[in-house]
Amino acid sequence: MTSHILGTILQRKAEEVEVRQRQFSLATLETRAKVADPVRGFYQALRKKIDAGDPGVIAEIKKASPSKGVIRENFIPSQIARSYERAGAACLSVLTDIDFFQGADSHLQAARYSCSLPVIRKDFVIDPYQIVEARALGADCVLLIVAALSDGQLSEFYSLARDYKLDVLVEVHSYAELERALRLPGLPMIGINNRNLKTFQVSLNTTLALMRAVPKDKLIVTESGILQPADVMLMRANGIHGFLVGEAFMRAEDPGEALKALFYPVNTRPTRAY
Ligand SMILES: O=P(O)(O)OC[C@@H](O)[C@@H](O)c1c[nH]c2ccccc12
Repeated sequence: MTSHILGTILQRKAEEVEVRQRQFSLATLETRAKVADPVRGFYQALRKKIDAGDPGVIAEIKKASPSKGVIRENFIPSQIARSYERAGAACLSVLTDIDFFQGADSHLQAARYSCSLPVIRKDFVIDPYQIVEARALGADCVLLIVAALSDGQLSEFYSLARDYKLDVLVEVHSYAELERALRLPGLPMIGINNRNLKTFQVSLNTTLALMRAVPKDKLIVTESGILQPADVMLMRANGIHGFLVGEAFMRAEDPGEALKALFYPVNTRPTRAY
């Protein structure tokens, strides 16, 4: 029996995918994937920002989460996407899980076609069908959560995504998971989630501990719990320049302004009064 939240989500996801497969056959999605808008280069967009000395920000579009409930009421994915693009985000992350995050495939499409940024489909991939579906929707990258997959699934899904020209963000939360991820051939980037998807506990030390075991040539994305400029500075001081941020932006009236305030804070030291 799986009593933790990840287990609950994965059980429900299996039912959801089964229903979807009855609605649209894999063959239908394969056809749609073939005529989908070409990928925009998710990894390349991050790399470019970072090589220019800027933070590589994956800005997330997320209405709700199982741990926080509804995070944002005024939720218009196209507006949020444009706001992030103007603020200098490298990429977008869009939740498509319906039952636990109040996401939707239409959010991904609205966001992607309102701007020119590459987009990761943020969902719980447990079946190859979802990878073809992601590309058919127009996604540029998919998330693979190591904690949710066997070694066999991980390598099968990874190579299927590559066949579809999708980039892959492989997400880990422990040394054991990291070791499994690093066995994937030619993996260019790795996501370290500071939130434990089994307990919801968040600690930035997860990134700082696990990064030591990541080969230098891999782009590390620190995920979750980045809330204030000090968090960004701590990461950058440790050589981490890839960020996945949701809540800190989603709670702000203007998500793009929140991005600028988090990543490009003006010197807030009080000026001396004469
Ligand atoms: O809202 P935050 O704390 O900034 O976190 C964003 C992102 O890391 C988080 O939404 C996330 C990371 N991995 C996931 C896997 C599934 C769903 C959601 C996630």
